[in-house]
Amino acid sequence: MEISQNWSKISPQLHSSHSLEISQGERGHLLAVEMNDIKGAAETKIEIRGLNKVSDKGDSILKSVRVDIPRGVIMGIIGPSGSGKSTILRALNRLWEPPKNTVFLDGTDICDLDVLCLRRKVGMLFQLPVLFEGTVADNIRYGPKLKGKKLSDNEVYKLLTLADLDSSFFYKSGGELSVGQAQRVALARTLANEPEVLLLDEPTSALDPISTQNIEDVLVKLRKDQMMTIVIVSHSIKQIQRIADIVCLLVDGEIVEIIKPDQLSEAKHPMALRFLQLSS
Ligand SMILES: Nc1ncnc2c1ncn2[C@@H]1O[C@H](COP(=O)(O)OP(=O)(O)OP(=O)(O)O)[C@@H](O)[C@H]1O
Repeated sequence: MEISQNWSKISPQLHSSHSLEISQGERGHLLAVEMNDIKGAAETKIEIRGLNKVSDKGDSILKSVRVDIPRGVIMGIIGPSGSGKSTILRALNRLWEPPKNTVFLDGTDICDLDVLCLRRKVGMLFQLPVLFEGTVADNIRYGPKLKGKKLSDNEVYKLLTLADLDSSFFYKSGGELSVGQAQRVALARTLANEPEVLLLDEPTSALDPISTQNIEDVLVKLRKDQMMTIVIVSHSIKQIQRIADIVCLLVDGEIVEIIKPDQLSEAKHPMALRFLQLSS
C-alpha cells in the first residue's frame, strides 16, 4: 500500500494553490498541509519515491515511504523507537544505500552522484559528536582540506560564529569541550562543507536545555538566512513544535501523518495523539 504525498503539486508553476496534497484513499487520516505561508516551499529539494527496506530476516523496515521535502524547510520526523526514522535519514546521504530510483536530490537520483560529493551537499549530524584529534580549528578545516582547500583563520571564525561559538574555541581541543560545545563544533565542521541539506539524528538528546536551545537557534537561522533544507529526527515533540515547519509521523516504517506541528492535535492517527499527550 503506497501513500501518495505529491508535494510536487505545491509548485506554483504547476498549481495555483500551494497546498500539499495527500491522496486520501485508504489513508483517510492523512491531512492536507497548507504550504502557502512556508517561504520557498514551492521547490522540491529531496524526493523520496516508494522507499522500501527489508531486513535480512525478511521484516519490513520501511514500507513504500513517499514524500517530497521542499527546499528551505525544517522537516521533523517523529515516531516510536524502531519505526525507521534513522533509516530514512541515512538513506538520504547513502549511509544506507537506498535502491536506485527512490531518492532524488534536485531531481537527480542520489545513487548516480559521487558519494563524497553527495555527503558534502547533504551533511549529517548525529546524536553524539565525535571530534577528530587536534584543535577545534583542525576539525572545522577537515572537510574543505579533503577537497584541497585550506580555510583561512577568518573563515574558521565565521563558522564558529555560525555555530554560536566564540573565537576562544579556535585553539581548544575536543577533550576540553562539553558535549553541547562539541556538538556545535561538529555542526561547524559539517557547515564548513557548505551543505545544501542538513540531516540531524536526535542532535540534542544528550544536551542540556541551554545547549539544546543554542543548536535550535542555529538551525532556525540556517533555514532563514540560507534557505537550508533541514531534516531532523527527534523524540521531543516540543522541539519539533519549536523549530519545524512540517512534521512527518512514522509508524512501523510507514508515514502515517504529514502535518504542521501546531496542528498535531488535529492528527487522526492514534499514535500522533499519544505522542502529543505524552509530551504535554
Ligand atoms: N542494518 C540493519 N539490519 C537489520 N535491522 C536493522 C538495521 N538497521 C536498522 N534495523 C532495524 O530497523 C528498524 C528501524 O530502525 P531505525 O534505527 O531506523 O529506527 P528509529 O525509528 O530511528 O529508532 P530509534 O528511535 O530507537 O532510534 C529497527 O527495527 C531496527 O532494529
